[in-house]
Amino acid sequence: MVQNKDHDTPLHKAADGGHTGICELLIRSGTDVMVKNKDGKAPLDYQRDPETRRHWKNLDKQVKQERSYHELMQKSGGVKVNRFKVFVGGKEATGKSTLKQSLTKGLLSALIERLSRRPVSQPHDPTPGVDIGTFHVPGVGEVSVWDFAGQAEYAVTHSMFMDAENTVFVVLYNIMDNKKAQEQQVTWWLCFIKSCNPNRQPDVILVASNADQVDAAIGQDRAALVVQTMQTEFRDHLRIADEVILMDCRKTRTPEMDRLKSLLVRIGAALIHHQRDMPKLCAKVMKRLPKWCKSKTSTKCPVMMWSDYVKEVKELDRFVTEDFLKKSSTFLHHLAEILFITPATSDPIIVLKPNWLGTDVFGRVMAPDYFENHLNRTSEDYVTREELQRVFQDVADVDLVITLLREFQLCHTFDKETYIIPGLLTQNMPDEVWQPPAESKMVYFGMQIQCADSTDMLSSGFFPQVQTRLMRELENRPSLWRDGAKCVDRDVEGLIKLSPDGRAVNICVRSLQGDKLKCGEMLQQLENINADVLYECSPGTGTVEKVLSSRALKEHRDQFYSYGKEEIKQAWEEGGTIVHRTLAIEEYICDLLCREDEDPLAINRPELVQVLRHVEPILDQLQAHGTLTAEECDVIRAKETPQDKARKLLDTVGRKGAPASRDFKAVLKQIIPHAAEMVQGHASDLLCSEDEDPLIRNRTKLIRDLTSRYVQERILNHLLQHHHFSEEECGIIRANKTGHSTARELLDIVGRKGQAARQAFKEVLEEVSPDTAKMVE
Ligand SMILES: Nc1nc2c(ncn2[C@@H]2O[C@H](COP(=O)(O)OP(=O)(O)OP(=O)(O)O)[C@@H](O)[C@H]2O)c(=O)[nH]1
Repeated sequence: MVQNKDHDTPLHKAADGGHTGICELLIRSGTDVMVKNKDGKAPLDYQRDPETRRHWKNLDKQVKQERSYHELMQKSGGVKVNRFKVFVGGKEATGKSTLKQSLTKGLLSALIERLSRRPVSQPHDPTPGVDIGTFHVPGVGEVSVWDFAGQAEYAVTHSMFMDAENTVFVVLYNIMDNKKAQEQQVTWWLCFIKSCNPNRQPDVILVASNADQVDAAIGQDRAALVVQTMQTEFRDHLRIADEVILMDCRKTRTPEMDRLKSLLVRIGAALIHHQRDMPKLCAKVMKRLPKWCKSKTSTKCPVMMWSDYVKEVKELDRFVTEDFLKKSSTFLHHLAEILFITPATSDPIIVLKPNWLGTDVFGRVMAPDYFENHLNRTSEDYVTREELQRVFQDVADVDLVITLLREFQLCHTFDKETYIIPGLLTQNMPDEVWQPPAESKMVYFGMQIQCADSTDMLSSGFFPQVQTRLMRELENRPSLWRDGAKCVDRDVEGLIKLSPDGRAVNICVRSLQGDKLKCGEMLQQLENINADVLYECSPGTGTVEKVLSSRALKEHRDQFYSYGKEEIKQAWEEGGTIVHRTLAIEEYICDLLCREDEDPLAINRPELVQVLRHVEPILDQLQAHGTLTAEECDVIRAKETPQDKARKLLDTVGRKGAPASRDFKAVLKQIIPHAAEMVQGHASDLLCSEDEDPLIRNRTKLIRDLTSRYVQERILNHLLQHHHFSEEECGIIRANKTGHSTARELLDIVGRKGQAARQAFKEVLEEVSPDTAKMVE
C-alpha cells in the first residue's frame, strides 16, 4: 500500500501498465483497489475490461471479508452454529408458501390432516417481499426458511439477501404450465441466484408443484426434462441436484416430501460440515436478536439505533469496542442475520429482522397501489413527504423510512420535500425526447452493456438504482422513464435506454457542437455509473461491452446496432473502416470511439494541434510513403489557419487506422520528435491493454473458454503427466468453487511457469479446444 509522490500504489502502476497478473497477485495480497492517487483515480479506474473490473472488485471484497473474519476469530474465538438456510423461490402462485407450510408441519398435524381428509387447498395469499422464519423441519432439523415473493415488483430487493452463505435454494415451478413458461421462470430464478453469488456454486433443488393435476408418468418426464435442461445450461455456475421432484405441495406425508427432506439433509450436512465457526460475539448477538426484537423495539419496526445497540451488546461483553462491534455486525449482515446499514451522515442503523425491510418497507414502495397516480408515472410524478408519511404511518417514522430508501438507492430528493422513486415509474420513454436535430454538426457515440450469455441477467433492481445514481451524481437533473433516462450537460446530451428484453443497456451521447471530448467524458461517467450499480446488485452477472454504430445513432434507427471490440480492433489494424454486418454500412473507426483513451489521435489533441504548426514537410513525407493521397494533402493545405491544417491532418490520418497512425508517428519522429511522443498510434493501445503475454492479453476470453470442468481436467491431467504441474498445484486449482475461478487459477499457475509448461498447455488445448489454443500463441 506504499504510495509514491503522486500517491500511486504499486497496484496503480500495475493496473496502468496493463499487468493483469501482477494486479491479481497484489489484490489477493490485500492491496486496496479503491485507494485514490493525486488525480483522484483508483487502480480500478485503469482497468477497462468490465469482466476483469468486476473480478477485481469481488476479489477485493472477498479478501477484506476474509481479513475481518480472521481478526474477529483471533480476538473473540469461534463457535459452531449448526444451522443452514433454505431459500424458496419461484414465480407467483407456484406453491412456495404451501410447500413451506407442509415442510414445517409436525407429525401430529400431518396425521390429523390426513385422517380428517379435509380439503388441503388454501386460497392464494401472495407473500409480500420475503417471509423469513426459523423452523424445526421434522426429519431435517432446525432450518431458517426464506420464502421469496414471486411477483416481479418485489424482486427489486430480493438481491439483498441472495448471497447468504450456507444456503440451499429450492426453486419451484408449476408442472401444469407449458414447457416454455416453465423454462423461462426457472431460468429467471437461476440467473438471479447466479447473479448474486459470484464466488460460489450454490446448491439448487428444482421442485415441480401440482403433481396431483397431472398424469404421474407424463409429469415425471416433463420434470426430468426441466432438471436436465437447467443442469446443462447452468453447469458451471450452480450445483443443481439430479433428483426429479414432482409433488403435491399441500401434502406433508408423501414419498416425494420424504425425498425432498432427505435431499435437504444431505446438502445441509455438507454445508454444515464446511461451515466455518462463527465469531463468538456474533453468535451471542444472533442468539439475542429475538429477545431484542420483543423488548427493545416495537413489533412494527424491529430497528435499533447504534447507541442502543452498543448498550445492549455491552451487556453481553462489557469490553467490546465500537470498531470490533462494527466488524462483527458486518459479518452478521453478510450472513443476512441482520441488516447493518451505515449511512454516510448518521450513526449506523441495525435492522434486527431483515424481512421487515424487504416486506413492510420495500414491499410497500414497490407495490404501486400504495401511492396515488400510479398510471404512467414519470420522474415528474414525485411522491411527497406527506404521502410517504401516510403510507408508512403504521410501520416506522418517515425519516427512518426515507434514510433506508436512500441507503438502498431506491429514492432521491432534490428538495427534501418531494421524492422520486424510480422503481415506481411506469411510463416508457416517449420517442419525442430523442429526435434528430436540425444541426448537421451533431456527432453521436455510444456503447452497449449486454448480458454475456443466457445464464446472465440484469436484475430487476438494476435500472431503478442506475436512475437514482444519475439523480445523485449528475450536475443537471435527468428525466426518467421506466425504461430510459435522458441527461444534459451544456451542449452534450446523454441517453440511457434499457433494451426491450431487459438484457442490455444502451448508452449514447451526442453533441450539438461536435465536441468529441465532452461526449467522451459523459459516456465514461454514464458507463461508470452503470458498471458500479451492476456490480453492487448483480456481482455475478457476466457482461460484454460493445460499441454502438454512430451512423445508426445519427440516422435515429429504431434499434441499436453495435460492433464487438475485437471486430473494431481488427478493422483498425486493417485500415480504419468497418462494415456493419446487418446494416451493410461502412463507417470510420474514429467516428465510433470518443473516449480519450480509446482514440490514439485524440489523446493530447490540443497539444498536437499547437505543435504541428508547419504541416508541409509532414504532408510531403506522408504522401511519399503513400499514407496520404495528393488530393488529401491538397484538402489539408487548403485550410486557412495552421491550427485548422493540423486538425484536418489529424482527422485524415485518424480515419486510416493503425498503419497510417504508425507511419504518421514515424514521420513525426524524424521531423518533430517531441510531437511523436504525443501520438499513441499502436493498434494495441486501442481498447485493449498493451501486453506481450497472450495469457494476459486474452485472459478474459481464455477464462470464458476454460470454465468447463471436463476441459480443465484434461488440461490438469496432461500437465501433471508431463511433470509441469505438481499434485499440490492441481489440488489448489481444483479447490476453486466455480468454473471461472478454477480457470483463473489455472491460467495464473501456467503463467508463472516457463516456456515448456506453456508449450504443453498449448498442446493439450489443441486437442480439447483448438480455437482456444490459438489464443495462447
Ligand atoms: N392442487 C395443488 N394446489 C397447490 C399446490 N401447491 C400450491 N397450491 C395452491 O396454489 C395456490 C398458490 O400457492 P402459494 O403457496 O400461496 O403460492 P406462492 O408461490 O407462495 O405465491 P406468492 O406468495 O404469490 O409468490 C394456493 O391456493 C395453494 O393451495 C399443489 O401442489 N397442488
